[in-house]
Amino acid sequence: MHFIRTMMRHFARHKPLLVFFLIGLLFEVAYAVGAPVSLKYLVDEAFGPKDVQAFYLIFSLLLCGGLLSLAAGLVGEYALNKLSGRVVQKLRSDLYVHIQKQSAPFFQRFRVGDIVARFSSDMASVERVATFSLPFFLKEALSVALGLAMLISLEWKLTLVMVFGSLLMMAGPRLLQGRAESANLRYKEAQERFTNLIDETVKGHRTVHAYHRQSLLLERARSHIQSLLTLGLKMHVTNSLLERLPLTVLLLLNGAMIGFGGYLIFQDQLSIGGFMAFFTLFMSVGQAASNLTLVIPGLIDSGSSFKRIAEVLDYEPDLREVERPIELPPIVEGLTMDEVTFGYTEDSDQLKAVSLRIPAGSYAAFVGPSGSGKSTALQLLARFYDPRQGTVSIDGQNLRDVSEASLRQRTAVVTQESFLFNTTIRDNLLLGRPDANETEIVEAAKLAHIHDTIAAWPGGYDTPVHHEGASLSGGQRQRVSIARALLKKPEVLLLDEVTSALDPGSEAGVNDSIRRLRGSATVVSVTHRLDSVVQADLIFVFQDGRVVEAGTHEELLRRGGLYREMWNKQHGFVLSQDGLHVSVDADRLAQLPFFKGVESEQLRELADLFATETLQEGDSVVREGDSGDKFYLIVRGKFEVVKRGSDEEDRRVAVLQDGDHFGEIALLKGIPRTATVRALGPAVVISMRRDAFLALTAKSPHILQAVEQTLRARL
Ligand SMILES: Nc1ncnc2c1ncn2[C@@H]1O[C@H](COP(=O)(O)OP(=O)(O)OP(=O)(O)O)[C@@H](O)[C@H]1O
Repeated sequence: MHFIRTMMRHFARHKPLLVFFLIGLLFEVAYAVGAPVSLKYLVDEAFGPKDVQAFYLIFSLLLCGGLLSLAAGLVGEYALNKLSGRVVQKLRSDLYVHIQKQSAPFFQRFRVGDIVARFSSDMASVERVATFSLPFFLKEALSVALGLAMLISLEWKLTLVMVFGSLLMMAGPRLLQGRAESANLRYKEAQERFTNLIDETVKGHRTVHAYHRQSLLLERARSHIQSLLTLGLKMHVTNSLLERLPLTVLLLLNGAMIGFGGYLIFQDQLSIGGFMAFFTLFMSVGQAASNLTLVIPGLIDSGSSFKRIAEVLDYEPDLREVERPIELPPIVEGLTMDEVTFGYTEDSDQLKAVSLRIPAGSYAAFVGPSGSGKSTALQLLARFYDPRQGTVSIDGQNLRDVSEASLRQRTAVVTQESFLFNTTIRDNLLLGRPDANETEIVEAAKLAHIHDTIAAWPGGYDTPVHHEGASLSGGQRQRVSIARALLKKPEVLLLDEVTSALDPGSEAGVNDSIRRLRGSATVVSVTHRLDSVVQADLIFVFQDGRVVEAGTHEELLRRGGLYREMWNKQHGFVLSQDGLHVSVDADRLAQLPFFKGVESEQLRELADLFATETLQEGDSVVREGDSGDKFYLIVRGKFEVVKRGSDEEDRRVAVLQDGDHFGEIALLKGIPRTATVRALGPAVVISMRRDAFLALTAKSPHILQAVEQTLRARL
């Protein structure tokens, strides 16, 4: 058992405690083995010849030895408790530190449930081994070894018979051991799968209710619970067989010993005292051997726990610091990506030979269609990943050579996740700068347009956050995350779609605050909303993992490429102040391929048919299988398009954003929708009903003809 050796290595790191424990153990075992042997002398030398002197001597030796063994046992026990406590403490902190060193790929491989199980049930099992099973195993193994030596000295022929029997006793557990190991492992994996389901059920309860998918989850939970029952039963049955088998063999052995021992006495080859000593000692050696097999299932169980902990500890961090990292000095030149190629997996590249330069103090934006690699590029600038080829550098220093502490000190990242800790709003804000004072906190919160909201809560900045921020709205979470980054006063601020959940008013305010950082900080902002990048110093346009255009807003518009196309798609809408009503220009409708050739007058009439719809995260605009009766144009927000697979799981097939449209076929036919379109955050769309469209086209049939022609060509 490899893990016992590993555990012993951990024990060996605390030598003085280990020595005390081993001495205590040795005394205890020596006395336990020696006491039965004294019977031989008591019966043959004292009771038989009625020699009182000999009796007193043996009795006093037994009494002193007993007291000594008691004291040694207490000292050993104390040393053991300290020793195992330290070993488990070290293992726990090693595991925690190791997990902290990991980056995104690790957290993609090990889910929350997997990691939590390693700290809870697996660690508890290792703790049991360190404090109980392993010392017990050592004690019983030593008792068997010393006892056997003593039995041989008493009567070697009888001992041979007993050893042969004992081997039989070990054969059963050995045969069952492999099965028990795999039964334990399979039960643990089933527990882990169930924990992951519970985690998903709790975190995704809103989405589950929104889609009324409780029955699907219940079905999955039932199947997990059923396999826990089946696998649990298999594990317990195998373990109890493993425990019972040796006791049965022990009974048979006793019979053999009395028979053969009696024969040796009648042949005058063994004294009565010798037989009594042998019998008693054999019982205690047998008990120790049986205890050994009893403790084995526990050791096997913790062996698999140990393996699972080792699996995490053996996972080499993907991002490692070089031996002598450079401390990043204040940034003066800027950020550079040079021929950067990167893929999340070996077989695909999400960034292909990307080169860009962002001067210090400038405000840069990454824009482009969904999935084009903007967020990936930002994550490489933040060194959440290292490139496969090429370099990412700050002021000419390759990020691979820079110390993580100095990089994090000079930069701040606001990701799409907006994770908040379950503590107060104030503590969440102070995360990046624990020494900030009240004025600075309020200033940052004002810049992020969240101060008034926080101040209106009864607890103000001391309001507790629950469920990792789920007690706040998406927009509030985003603004707290922005304030947290601004409070840090970073030299480089990396922002990933940080205003996606904000209402138009807050979005404009936050964008204004961010723009004002220009000069004092380098800002890189990933966004799909082009209105927010008009004033950027540099805009990089991503498409299919490459930077296809770069320049200022005016330069890119003049160029007439992808940026221009995206800009045109996002414009031509007028949103009312409250964000609840949208009107669309005839010119914007003219850009839709199926309205090509329709005259301006009629486009204006078509524009009047649109109604505004607002949606929240998780709302579905259309559902797969429902009959389609509306065409949609996205004014603000992101949507995922999902299709249900044969396994009843939803698969994302596309992401749509500002300016995209869908469902145009519904203008002509009421055929079922082929996919579900679901909002990924707050969104505004405008929709046109088929009956209204057909009523209008009844008056102007050529509109219908134009639309029919274009859509037929596409089908
Ligand atoms: N952790 C990941 N593991 C595997 N693939 C990923 C991961 N994150 C993103 N991708 C894939 O990488 C590609 C680029 O994604 P990225 O998020 O960088 O695009 P984006 O332009 O920021 O899109 P969006 O605006 O939708 O966020 C996409 O195909 C995406 O599916």
